[in-house]
Amino acid sequence: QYIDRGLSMLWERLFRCGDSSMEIEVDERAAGNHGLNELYRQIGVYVGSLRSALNTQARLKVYRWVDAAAISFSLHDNESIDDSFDGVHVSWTHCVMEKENARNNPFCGDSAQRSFTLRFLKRDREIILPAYLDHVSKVSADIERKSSQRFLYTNNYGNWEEASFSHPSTFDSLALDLGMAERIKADLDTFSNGKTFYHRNGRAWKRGYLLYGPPGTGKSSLIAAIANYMQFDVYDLELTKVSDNAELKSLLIQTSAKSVIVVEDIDCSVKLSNREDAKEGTDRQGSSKLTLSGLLNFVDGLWSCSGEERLFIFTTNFKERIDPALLRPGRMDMHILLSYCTFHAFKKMANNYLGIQDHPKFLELQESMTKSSVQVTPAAIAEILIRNQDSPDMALSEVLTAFQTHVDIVDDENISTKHMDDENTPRKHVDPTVGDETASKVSHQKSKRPYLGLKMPFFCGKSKHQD
Ligand SMILES: Nc1ncnc2c1ncn2[C@@H]1O[C@H](COP(=O)(O)OP(=O)(O)OP(=O)(O)O)[C@@H](O)[C@H]1O
Ligand SMILES: [Mg+2]
Repeated sequence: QYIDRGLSMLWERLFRCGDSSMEIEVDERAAGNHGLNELYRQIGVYVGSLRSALNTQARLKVYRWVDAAAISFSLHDNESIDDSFDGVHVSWTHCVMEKENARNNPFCGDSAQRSFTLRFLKRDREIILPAYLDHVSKVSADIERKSSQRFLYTNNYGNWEEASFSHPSTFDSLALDLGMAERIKADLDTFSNGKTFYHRNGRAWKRGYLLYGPPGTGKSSLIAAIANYMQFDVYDLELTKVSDNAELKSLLIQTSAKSVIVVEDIDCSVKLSNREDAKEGTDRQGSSKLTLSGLLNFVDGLWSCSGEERLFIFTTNFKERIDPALLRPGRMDMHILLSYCTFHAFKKMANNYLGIQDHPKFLELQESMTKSSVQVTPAAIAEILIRNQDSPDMALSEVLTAFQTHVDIVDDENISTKHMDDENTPRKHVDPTVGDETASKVSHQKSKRPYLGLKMPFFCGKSKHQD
């Protein structure tokens, strides 16, 4: 505390030195009374988020918005708070002055004039203007987005229908291979902070992910986790309900910035004619239709940058069925394989579902998972753990049995042959893939293993998986 106080006194004195310091004033109302100044509002939100205030301020104003989970606070009138950015020290003061004619005039409306004053050393002005103020605006927009309702949109013949989005999936609730969550989050962070980078390089500020792997391995759950991590709205594009390229473009234009545009099961949602056949976007009868080139334009054509900071996520059970044109970097920048449950992923699920970090059965389970000839999806494991959530012993025994038993095995020739094909065919291009290096090795090693899913899904004739 003494050190803090000493530093802030020194800081005060530095500022009083006069010409070494500089002040910027942000009024609540823009000059000429053009309504409220947006920057003033954003600074209020930003300053209220500075946790240092809880330690340094003697007085704070505290409030809670209707339906808000968290308590917010703001500076008391005419008090100051310090902040730092890129190694530069600044201070904010919330200045409130009573208007002279307001005291005795009940018709004067707002009786006070409010502003924020930002003080910093002159030598730092290039960092503050505009980088620090941009930072303040971004942080405040992020805070507001986190506390506001988000939406899930689905297309219905040319229009988006809106529902509230409240999927509980997060990177913490997902069981992924070692390091995968961190790599995806790091990529998302780089993307989110990349506005200047994308603009400087003349690139549209968007990124594409392809999630691929067997059913029940967490592709849809990962999409929800990504949307929650980014605090983005989700547009779930159902291609079977898009009649032609023009409608696809119109849907794209209606989407907002900071959103995830999802196309699930891209390989089986519609039969897209290849580019050569469909250059004109018309069929033999001359009527317009949805084509691969329409979809490619959707992902990286001129219209795809009509809203900024967007993620395109496509999912498939069969990556090899997708036209390579759609998979190239720039369209699908990262290919993420979600595969069968590894021991690392299992431990995460045991922790999440049963609350256990270790157990005498873990060693045996690890051995079984590595050596067993059976592959189990995270969805199948989740089902066992949920059913036995009150009894970790029973849950683990059942998981062990699942890896040791061949009763419920569905031997999927389709998937095995596809994987074997992959193995025998030399790769034509290098995939920018997450999880491929480790997980595809796993899937190759395991490619002749039988597949144990839940009893009902996937190979029992779910229509979306049939050609
Ligand atoms: N990696 C995972 N970690 C935690 N839970 C998982 C994981 N994968 C699947 N699950 C569980 O299984 C259920 C089904 O998963 P999800 O719908 O994400 O699979 P999917 O890969 O999208 O399947 P499909 O290819 O059939 O669409 C989820 O609700 C979740 O509870
Ligand atoms: Mg899915």
